[in-house]
Amino acid sequence: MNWHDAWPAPAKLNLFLHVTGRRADGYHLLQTVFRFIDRCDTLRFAPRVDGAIELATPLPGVPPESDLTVRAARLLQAHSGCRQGATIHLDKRLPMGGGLGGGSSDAATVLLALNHLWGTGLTRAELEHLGLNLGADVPVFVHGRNTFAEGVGERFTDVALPAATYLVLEPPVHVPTAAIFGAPELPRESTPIAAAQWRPGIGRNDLEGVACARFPAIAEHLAWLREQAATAMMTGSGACVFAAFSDPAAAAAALAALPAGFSGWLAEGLEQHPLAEIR
Ligand SMILES: C[C@](O)(CO)[C@H](O)COP(=O)(O)OP(=O)(O)OC[C@H]1O[C@@H](n2ccc(N)nc2=O)[C@H](O)[C@@H]1O
Ligand SMILES: Nc1ncnc2c1ncn2[C@@H]1O[C@H](COP(=O)(O)OP(=O)(O)OP(=O)(O)O)[C@@H](O)[C@H]1O
Repeated sequence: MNWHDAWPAPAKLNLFLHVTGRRADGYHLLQTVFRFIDRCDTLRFAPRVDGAIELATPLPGVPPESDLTVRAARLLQAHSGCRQGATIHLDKRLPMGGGLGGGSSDAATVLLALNHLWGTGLTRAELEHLGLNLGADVPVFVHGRNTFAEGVGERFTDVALPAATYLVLEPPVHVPTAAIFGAPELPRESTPIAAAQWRPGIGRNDLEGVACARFPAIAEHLAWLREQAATAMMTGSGACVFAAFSDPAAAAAALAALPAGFSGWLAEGLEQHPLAEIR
């Protein structure tokens, strides 16, 4: 792909999320299944010979220096010794603090795109490892396959998932992930399951209770969605909630019935990340 091309950064859903323990450094041990969906941020890159990394489209409330796209580009530069730079254009569509992994996906797409465009030649495994420095959710987006993840979300057993249409609701709140994991009342002792045992529909989101108690809008959206589909669940640390439909028409009918003041959209489950084959 060229400098001018649009590079997608898809959202993920956590089809279940169990907290199975806590490490000495405070990070939580999880089991989860990540599924990529066809709703995406989009990035473009322009090369620079001066070595600078510039974000042409800063996000409201996020200083460019702490933006995950800029941090990802700098990390790749530092790790590879690359002297080239880039101006990054980010077309942001995914909500921040939504549990859809938007920032992490942007960072992963920067790693994959610049590794390709700069010709820095890191392997996907090396980029996954590098990505973990930016956030627990970055490695899976580099990995690129729907997968059962363990550890803090960096040990993968890939899974094949059936086609599904998802109705995703965006409660109008930004959830700080650290506050949910830091809640004293968070259940942290789910019994681990074997990756081979997992099927769609198995499991729950252990972060849901804390998120719903602290952000009543999440509880309201989830309650409405559960009336449409009993298996509705929150993704990640929230705020978004989703339900899977095997019949796209049923998903569309549920979206059409959305109460005033709620916002939501449909997305198709992907078989893999759109950049899964890029080198
Ligand atoms: C909830 C998930 O979205 C599930 O996919 C991820 O585990 C969160 O990944 P993320 O947003 O990339 O999170 P990070 O930026 O790495 O971590 C934010 C904060 O959440 C807490 N955190 C995160 C992941 C984890 N396994 N245990 C934690 O306790 C830590 O306090 C950390 O400082
Ligand atoms: N490029 C970026 N896009 C979005 N958020 C960013 C970016 N860079 C830094 N951030 C910061 O990261 C925070 C989390 O954003 P993100 O969109 O990844 O949340 P999330 O969907 O809840 O993620 P997760 O599912 O990993 O918990 C934002 O509130 C913002 O302050």
